[in-house]
Amino acid sequence: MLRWLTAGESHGPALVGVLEGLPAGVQVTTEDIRQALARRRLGHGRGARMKFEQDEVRILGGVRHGVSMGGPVAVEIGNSEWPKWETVMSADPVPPESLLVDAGTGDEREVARNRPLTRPRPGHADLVGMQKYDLRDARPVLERASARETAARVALGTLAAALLEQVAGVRLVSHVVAIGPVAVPDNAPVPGPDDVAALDADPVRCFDAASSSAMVAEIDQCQKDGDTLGGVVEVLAYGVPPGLGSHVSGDRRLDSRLAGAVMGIQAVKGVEIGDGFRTAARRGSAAHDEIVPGPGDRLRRATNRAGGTEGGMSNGEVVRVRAAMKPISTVPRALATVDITTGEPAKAIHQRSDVCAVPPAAVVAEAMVALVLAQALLEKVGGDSVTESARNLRGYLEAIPEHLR
Ligand SMILES: Cc1cc2nc3c(=O)[nH]c(=O)nc-3n(C[C@H](O)[C@H](O)[C@H](O)COP(=O)(O)O)c2cc1C
Ligand SMILES: C=C(O[C@@H]1CC(C(=O)O)=C[C@@H](OP(=O)(O)O)[C@H]1O)C(=O)O
Repeated sequence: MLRWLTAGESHGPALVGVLEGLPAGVQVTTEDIRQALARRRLGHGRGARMKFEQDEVRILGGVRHGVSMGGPVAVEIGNSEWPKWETVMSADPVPPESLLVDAGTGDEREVARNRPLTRPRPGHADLVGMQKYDLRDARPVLERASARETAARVALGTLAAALLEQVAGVRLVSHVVAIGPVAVPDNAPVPGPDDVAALDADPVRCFDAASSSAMVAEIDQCQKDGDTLGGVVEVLAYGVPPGLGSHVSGDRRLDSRLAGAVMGIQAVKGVEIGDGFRTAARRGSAAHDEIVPGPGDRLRRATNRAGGTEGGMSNGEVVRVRAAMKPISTVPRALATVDITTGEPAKAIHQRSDVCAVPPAAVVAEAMVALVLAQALLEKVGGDSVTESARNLRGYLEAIPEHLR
């Protein structure tokens, strides 16, 4: 069973991700993870923090000489900004005077860091987190709610993607299909697995040049207006073998597992598999994917509206998952809130924030899809090494009678 967990706070010394159940023999290096993390930092509309902060990656266990050994893989992503936060986020007790709002440093930023956060942001975890965890300061809530944590998910997703490619030849790509009101036209070309470099080079990770320019303009205008934006991302997984997931129970369905994992990304409020909500408006004759003889006696689908799953199982077509991200909740022209120390109306916390984080959310969604697909693949084929898993997969596929393939 492939399992994963992350730990760490946004302004802590480091994030840590652990992936357990990865077979031996997966080729992966620190540089592969570094590159994936660099892709997560891209995107027009990101805030100042992306420019000055570095991800410092270290594989702490589970990999030797660029090859997984079969044990849990632990990855640390150090935060280069930690020295500034060492007191505020110290794990061990600190002298109370060092946390005074004016600790005598004369540094404005130090004052801001030490001040308790008592004006919760609508749309962030601040208020309900304070209620639930019995806190008078939102700091402990926002530190963990922050999507900084997604760096650890992307690191683990890199390992999952390596497994998928090396065992099954599966390749993933993620792109942005809408930012605010600007959406890629329905008939726009869809990126393939060899288009990743082109997507990385686009300022908003969009495959349609005209839409990309319009999205950049929308973000610029929004920034001028002191506002924020959300959007829609899409992940495509090419080469997924049929039969991952199962129809037999809801929690084993591949579609429900993909939806849960992608919905688990901060600010994602909708997930669609295939044509999802659009399918609901169609008649059956225009909604399903007719089965036709394909090349080399293979059964194929005339279309892929289902997005590569039927009955909660992958059906051999491209797996297609979309996620709707709400606008960033730290709105520069701050929203109304209540200062919980005084009970008086106030403006919500705003020091800095992303205007739009849809492009990095696409990379995070890709990581979550990779983790779920890798987990479902290992459930289907098992194996303690890449060679064993690949052999088992071949055996399974070859055992499907020719007239059913
Ligand atoms: C890649 C990424 C970057 C984000 N950046 C910010 C940000 O700069 N400011 C902010 O308020 N929210 C940001 N968010 C969203 C918050 O993390 C999220 O809204 C918050 O954790 C509350 O969770 P919820 O939106 O799911 O309710 C970002 C989300 C993602 C995925
Ligand atoms: C640091 C990252 O994203 C952060 C996610 C985030 C949030 O509230 O989710 C808020 C911002 O941090 P801050 O409030 O310190 O400016 C983002 O920069 C990252 O993605 O690496």
